[in-house]
Amino acid sequence: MSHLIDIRRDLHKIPEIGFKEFKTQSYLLQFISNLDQQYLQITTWKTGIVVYIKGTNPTKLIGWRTDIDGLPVQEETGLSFSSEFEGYMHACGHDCHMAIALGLVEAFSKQPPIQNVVIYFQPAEEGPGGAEPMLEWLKAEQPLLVADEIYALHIAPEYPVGTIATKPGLLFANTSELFIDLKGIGGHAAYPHKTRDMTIAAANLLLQLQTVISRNVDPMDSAVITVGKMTAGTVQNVIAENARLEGTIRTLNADAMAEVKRRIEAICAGIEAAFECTVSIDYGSMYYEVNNDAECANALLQFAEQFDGAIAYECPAAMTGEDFGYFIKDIPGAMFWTGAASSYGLHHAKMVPDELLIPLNCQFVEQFLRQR
Ligand SMILES: CC(=O)N[C@@H](CCC[C@H](N)C(=O)O)C(=O)O
Repeated sequence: MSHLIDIRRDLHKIPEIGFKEFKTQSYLLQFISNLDQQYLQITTWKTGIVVYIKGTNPTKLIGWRTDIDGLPVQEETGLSFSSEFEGYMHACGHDCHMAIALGLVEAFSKQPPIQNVVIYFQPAEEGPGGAEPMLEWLKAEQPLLVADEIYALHIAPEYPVGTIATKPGLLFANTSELFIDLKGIGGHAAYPHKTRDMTIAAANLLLQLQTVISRNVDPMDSAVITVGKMTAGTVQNVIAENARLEGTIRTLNADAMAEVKRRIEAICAGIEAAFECTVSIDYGSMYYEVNNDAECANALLQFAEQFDGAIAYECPAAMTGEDFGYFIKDIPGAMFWTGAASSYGLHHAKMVPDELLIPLNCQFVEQFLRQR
C-alpha cells in the first residue's frame, strides 16, 4: 500500500481550489481508468467523479465521500513534494483523503464488495461547497447513484495515527461565510476631514464584531466569528475609500446562527451611521451541520474498537464546518476524525500529516464498508 503514499505526494503537489480541480480530476481519472473495469462504472460531474462498484450480492448502496480541493495557503513545510502551485496548498488533508479513496476503489476493483458501493470524489469542500449541488445533480440525473448509507473521514492533526474519533449526533457546526464591504470617501492623507476613512471604520467594525459572541450568544451555546482577511486602502498616503472583511461564522445550533447574523447586521448599520459610509454584507456559502446518524457513528466506533491499530474515541463536537453535512441530512451516515499526528493544525502552512494514516485508514474503511 506504499503506492498510496506516492499518490498522496503526487496530489499534494497539485492543490487546486473549489471547482478548479482540473489537474486533480485528470490525475484521479487516470488512476481509476487503469484499474480493472469489470465492476466499475465511472461518471463525472463538474470537477468531481463518482465511481460505482457493483457488489456480488447487493441489498443496498453504501457511499464513501472524499473531498478533493486545496486551500489558498502558501506552503511552508519544506517537503520535497511541496505544492508546485504558488499560494496554494493541501493544508486540510484532502490529498490524504483522496489517496485513501483511490485505495478503496482499487481494493474493490480487485475484490468486489457484497453490497454495491459508490465513491464520491467531491469538489469545493472548502468553498463554495460542492456537496449540496452534487447531491442535487445525483438526485435529478443519477438517482441510482444516490447512496442508501454514507460515510466520510477527515484527518485530525491533534490525534495520534490510528485514532478513529466520532460521536452520534452533532459532530461539526453550522457555518456561514461572511464578506463585508465598506465604502467611504478616499482622499489625501493630509486632509482626513474631507474624507470618510474606511481603515478606521473597518477597524471599529472588527472590534465590535467581537462583542457578538461574548454579549449576544447564550454562554451555554458555542459560536465563533473569525475574520481571516481584512483589506483596505492602496498606498500609505492616501485615505482608504474601501475596506473589506472576509470571515466565517460557526454555531452549533441554527437559531444561534440567525441571532449572530441579526447582530452583525445591526452593528454594520451602526458603523454606517457612525462613519458615514455604506456597508454591505454577503454571507457567501453556508454549510449545514454534520449530524451523525447514531447507529452509523456507533457502528464506526465499535468497528474501531476491535480493529488492529485503531483507537476508538467518542470525541466532542467541533466548530469545524463540512459540507458532508448535506449528504447526511438526507442519508443515514457518519463522519469521523482520523488521527494524523501533526504538530501544526488544519489550515496551517506547516501542517504535515503522518502518512501512515493513509494505508491504515484504507484498510479500516475497506473492511468497515465490506461488513455493512
Ligand atoms: C474541515 C474544514 O476545515 N472545513 C472548512 C469548511 C469551510 C466552510 C466555509 N468556506 C467557511 O469558511 O465558512 C472549515 O473552515 O471548517
